[in-house]
Amino acid sequence: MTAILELKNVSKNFGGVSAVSNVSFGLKQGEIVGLIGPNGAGKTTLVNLVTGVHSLSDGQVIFKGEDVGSQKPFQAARRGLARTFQIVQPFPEMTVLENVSAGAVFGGAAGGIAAGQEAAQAELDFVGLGHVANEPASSLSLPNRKRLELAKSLAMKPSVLLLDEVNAGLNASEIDDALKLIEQISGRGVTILIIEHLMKVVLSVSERLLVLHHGELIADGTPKQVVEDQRVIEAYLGAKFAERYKVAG
Ligand SMILES: Nc1ncnc2c1ncn2[C@@H]1O[C@H](COP(=O)(O)OP(=O)(O)OP(=O)(O)O)[C@@H](O)[C@H]1O
Repeated sequence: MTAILELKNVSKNFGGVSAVSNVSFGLKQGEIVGLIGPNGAGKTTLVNLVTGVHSLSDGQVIFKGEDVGSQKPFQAARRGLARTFQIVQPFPEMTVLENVSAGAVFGGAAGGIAAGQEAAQAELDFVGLGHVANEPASSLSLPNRKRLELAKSLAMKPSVLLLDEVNAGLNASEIDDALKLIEQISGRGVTILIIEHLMKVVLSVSERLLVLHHGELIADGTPKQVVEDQRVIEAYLGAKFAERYKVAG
């Protein structure tokens, strides 16, 4: 099957720092793929490159057959390439509904603000925030701010969703709830790339794992292949961890 999103030899340098180096991979329609690697490996930079936040130093990003390497963030959103941010920063004075409506409009909701509000309400209901739609965003707890962030990107009607540490700072039961939502989003046919530090979590949802280390893609395979990969064990997992999380099948 052809990839819905494909990166070809993508690189990004910040001055002398090579944040992403010659990375190539494709995401197939409907896949859930985990993106892992140590702090500073280049994961967030990669998401920024795919969504037009950073310009490419080299390489190509192909989305639905189109070269989108020079797009701006709003164009990415309008094409159906949405992302969440690692640090969740809603507009604090605006209501929860207004925050998500802004996402819908940014994503190009046909019919402007009214249609945006309708889409926003539907996504708020979906993530379980329908009852606080008219509260100021500043009143939300961290787990609910994460849900708001998710609703905002869903209101853009994405076909590919890039999730940057949506579970960071959540407790075990909040993570379970977030994972259920991710599975439901995948059930809509959305292709998902999830950046996640908790291996237990990433292994529970991912069909495939990508591993970045010093900006380079050092592994791309099934969770079992990746967990047993010697380079990944040395760069990220550590031997004890790899043994503990060896996955069956
Ligand atoms: N705007 C920037 N200017 C300069 N250097 C940057 C910029 N953004 C990222 N970097 C550098 O690029 C490298 C990759 O950073 P990045 O944030 O993508 O890693 P990460 O894998 O997402 O890390 P973490 O898991 O800690 O979030 C790091 O060395 C970082 O300092």
